[in-house]
Amino acid sequence: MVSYVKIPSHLKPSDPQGPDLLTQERNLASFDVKELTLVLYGIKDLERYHTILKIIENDPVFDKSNIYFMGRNELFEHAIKKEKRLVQLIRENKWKVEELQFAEWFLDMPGPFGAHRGMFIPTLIGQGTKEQKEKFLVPALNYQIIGCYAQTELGHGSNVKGLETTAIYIPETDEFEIHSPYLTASKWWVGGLGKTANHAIVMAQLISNGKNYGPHPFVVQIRDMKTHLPLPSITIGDIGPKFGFNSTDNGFILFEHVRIPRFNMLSKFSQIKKGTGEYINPPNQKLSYGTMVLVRAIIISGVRVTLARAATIAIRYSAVRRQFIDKDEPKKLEDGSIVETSILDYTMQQYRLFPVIAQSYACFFTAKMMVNLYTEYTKQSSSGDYSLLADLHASSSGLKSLTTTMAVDSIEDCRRACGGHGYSSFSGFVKFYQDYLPNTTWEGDNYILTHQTARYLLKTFRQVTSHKNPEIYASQSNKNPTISYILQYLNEPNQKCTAITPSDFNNHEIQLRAFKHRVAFLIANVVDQIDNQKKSWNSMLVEINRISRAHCQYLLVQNFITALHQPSEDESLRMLHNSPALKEVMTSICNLFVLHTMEKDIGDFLESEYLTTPQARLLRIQVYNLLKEIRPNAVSLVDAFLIPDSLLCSALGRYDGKVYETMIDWASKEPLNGMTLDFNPNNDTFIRKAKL
Ligand SMILES: CCCCCCCC/C=C\CCCCCCCCCCCCCC(=O)SCCNC(=O)CCNC(=O)[C@H](O)C(C)(C)COP(=O)(O)OP(=O)(O)OC[C@H]1O[C@@H](n2cnc3c(N)ncnc32)[C@H](O)[C@@H]1OP(=O)(O)O
Ligand SMILES: Cc1cc2nc3c(=O)[nH]c(=O)nc-3n(C[C@H](O)[C@H](O)[C@H](O)COP(=O)(O)OP(=O)(O)OC[C@H]3O[C@@H](n4cnc5c(N)ncnc54)[C@H](O)[C@@H]3O)c2cc1C
Repeated sequence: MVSYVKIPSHLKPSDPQGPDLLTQERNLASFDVKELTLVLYGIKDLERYHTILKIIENDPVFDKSNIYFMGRNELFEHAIKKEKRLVQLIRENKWKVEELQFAEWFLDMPGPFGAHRGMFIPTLIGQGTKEQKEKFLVPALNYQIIGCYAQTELGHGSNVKGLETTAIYIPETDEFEIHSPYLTASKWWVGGLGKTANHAIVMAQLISNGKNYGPHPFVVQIRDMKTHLPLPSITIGDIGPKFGFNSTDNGFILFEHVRIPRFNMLSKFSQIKKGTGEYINPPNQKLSYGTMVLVRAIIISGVRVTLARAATIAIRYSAVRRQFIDKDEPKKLEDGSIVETSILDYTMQQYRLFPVIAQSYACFFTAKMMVNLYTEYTKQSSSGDYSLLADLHASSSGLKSLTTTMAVDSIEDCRRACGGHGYSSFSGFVKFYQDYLPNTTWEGDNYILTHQTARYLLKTFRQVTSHKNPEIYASQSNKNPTISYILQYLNEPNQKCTAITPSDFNNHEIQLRAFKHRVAFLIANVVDQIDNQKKSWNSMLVEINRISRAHCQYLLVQNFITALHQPSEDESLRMLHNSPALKEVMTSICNLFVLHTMEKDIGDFLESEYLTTPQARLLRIQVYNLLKEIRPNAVSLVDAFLIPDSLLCSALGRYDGKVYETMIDWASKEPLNGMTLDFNPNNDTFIRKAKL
C-alpha cells in the first residue's frame, strides 16, 4: 500500500520507558500458554488452524491491509473476489466443514456466499428429502447454484407465524403459486439475495384446499442461470447501506403469482399429496423452524472467539499503554528510574477487562455443551425421537440471547477501555463491532428469544409443582438442570448462603446454590403472578427476560464448574485436569466469571434472600482479590486464545506490541493524505489525487 506521508527517520522506536513490555508480561505467567491453547483447540484442530492460516495469510486475495479505507462497492467487490478464491481453495484442498470454519473465521469478511453456506445448504440438508437433496443440495455443494434464506419480510421478522408470503397449492397443475400480496410481504434483509443468489429458500404460508398450515420452506429459482437477471414476475434488489455488514448484499424480493413445482416444497417432515392437496403432518409442528435452531447453536459456539478477540486487543494494548505515575506505588525500571504506570495496573481497567477474558473461557465450556446437546438431538431425531427438541430450543434461544448480548457489550467495553485510539478503525474494533452486531438481532431478536426460554422454564416448573409427588422427577434431575434446581428450591425455599469471608465465595458449591436458588425463586415468582394474580404475559416481560438470563447464566456457571471438576473423556478437559498450573489459573478465571456475574446482578440474589447485604460486600471484595490474582497472567491468558494478527487487524492488539509505529504507518496510508484540496471558498471546490 502507498504511504502518502513520509515519517521522519530520527524517531526512536516504540516505548522509551521500558523494553518490550509484552515480553515482560509474558514472563510473569504461572502456566504454559501453549498447553492452554491446546486445551482450547485440541490437537487436531490446532493442526488445522495452522495449516489453514498459512494458506490464507499467504494468499494475496485475502490481504486486509486496505480494508479500512474501502467504501461499500469496493468492499463488496473485494468480498466477491475472496469468496471465489475460497471456493477454489475448498476444491483444491478438499476442505470439509472443519477446515472451512477456520478459513471463514480467518477471512473475517461477511460475504455474499455466507447465507449459501450458512443457511441454504443446512436447510436443504435438514429439511430436504433424498430426491430434493439430489436435485438441489448436490449442485449447491458444487456452487453450481447459489442460494439464500428468505424468511424475514418488510413487515414481519420476529413473528414467523405472521409472514404474509403465500404458497398456494394448485392441484390442476400440481404446482405451488408463490405470491407477495402486500408491500409488507416483500422479503427483506436476505443475505446474498441483492446481487448474488440464483435460488432462494422462501418461507411462505402453505395453503392447500383453502386451509393455512403455517410457514413452510420452498425452493424457488429467482434468477436466470445464464443472464443472472430476475426471472419473470420476480422483483429483486439490494436493501441499501447498513450499520455494518456492507460486504454482503442483503436483498429484497417480491413475487407476483410465481409458479413452482410441488416437488420444491421441502418435504422431509411435512408433505402435500399430489392432486388431493392433503397435508401430511410433521412429527413435530416446529420442525420447519429447524434451521434457526441449528444456526442459534452455531452462533453460541462462535461467541467465545468473538470475546477472545476483543479481550486480546484491549489487554495487550493496556499492557503497552502508560499514563500517569502512580504516586503510591511508582513503577521503577531496573536502573531505578521511575516510569508511568501501565494502564493494565489500574484496578478499574482490570475490573473492566478481566471479566471479558473470563466470559470467553466460560463460553468455551458452554459451546462444548451446546455442540454435545445438538449432536445428541441429531442422533435421536434421525431415528424419529424428537423429545430433546424442546430442551434444545429453550437453551439455544436463551443462550444465543445472553451470550451475543454479552459479546457486543464486551466488544464495546473493550473498545472504550482503549481510550481515544479505540475509536480509530485501526484499533480493530470498529468493523469488527459493526459486523458482529446483527448477531443480537438475526436468528431471533435477543429479547424475543428469551420468551421462548422462559416459556419452557415456567412450563417445567408448573409440571413439577403440580404433581402430587414432585420427587417423582428426581431421576430426571441429573440430565435436566431445570428440574434439578426446581426440586432443590421446593425442598429448601429459604436456603441461605453460608459464606463468612470473601474467600468463602470461591467455594463452587456456594456459587452453584446461589444461581440455582435465584433462578428458581424468579420462576416461582412469575408463576405466582401469572397463575394466581392473573397478570398478563405482556406485563411480565421484564421478569420473563430476567428468568431466561438467570437460567442461562446458571448454565454457563454450571458448565464451567463441571468442566473443572468432573472426570471426562473429552481430550481438552483431560489435558486441563492433568496440569495443576492450568487448573489453578482456570479456577481463578472461573471464580471471577461467577462472582463478577453475581455482582452485576446482585439485586436478584439479595431479593431472593440467598445473600445478605454484608455478604454482598464480601463478594465484591473477593472480586477485587481475584483481579489481583489474575493480573500477572492477563497477557498470557489472551495469548492462549491464539487470535492471529492477520485476523485482529489491529494496531493496538498486535502480538509484538508495536502500537505506535503501526498507528502512524497506517495513518500515512490514509488516501485523504494523498489528496490536494482547495479550501478557498471563492473557488469551485475540487479534490484531486496528489502526485507522489
Ligand atoms: C476451536 C475452533 C475455533 C473455530 C472458530 C470458529 C469461528 C467462528 C467465528 C465466528 C462465528 C460467528 C457466528 C456466525 C454464525 C453463522 C452466521 C449465520 C448468518 C445468519 C444470517 C441471519 C439469518 C436470519 O436471520 S434468518 C431469520 C431468522 N428469524 C428468526 O429467528 C425469527 C424468530 N422468530 C421465531 O423463531 C418464532 O417466530 C418464535 C419462536 C419467536 C415464535 O414462534 P411461534 O409463534 O410459531 O411459536 P410460539 O411462540 O407460539 O410457540 C409454539 C411452540 O413452539 C415451540 N417453538 C417455537 N420455535 C421453535 C423451534 N425453533 N424449535 C422447536 N420448538 C419451537 C415453542 O417453544 C412452543 O412450544 P410449547 O411447548 O410451549 O407450545
Ligand atoms: C445483517 C442482517 C442480516 C439478516 N439476514 C437475514 C437473512 O438472511 N434471512 C432472513 O430471513 N432474515 C435476515 N435478517 C432478519 C432478521 O432475522 C430479523 O431482523 C430478526 O429476526 C428480527 O426481526 P424484526 O426485524 O422483525 O424485529 P421486530 O420484531 O420488529 O423487533 C423490533 C423490536 O420490537 C420488539 N418486539 C417485537 N415483538 C415483541 C413482543 N412480542 N414482545 C416484546 N417485544 C417485542 C423487539 O424486541 C425489538 O426490540 C437479517 C437481519 C440483519 C440485521
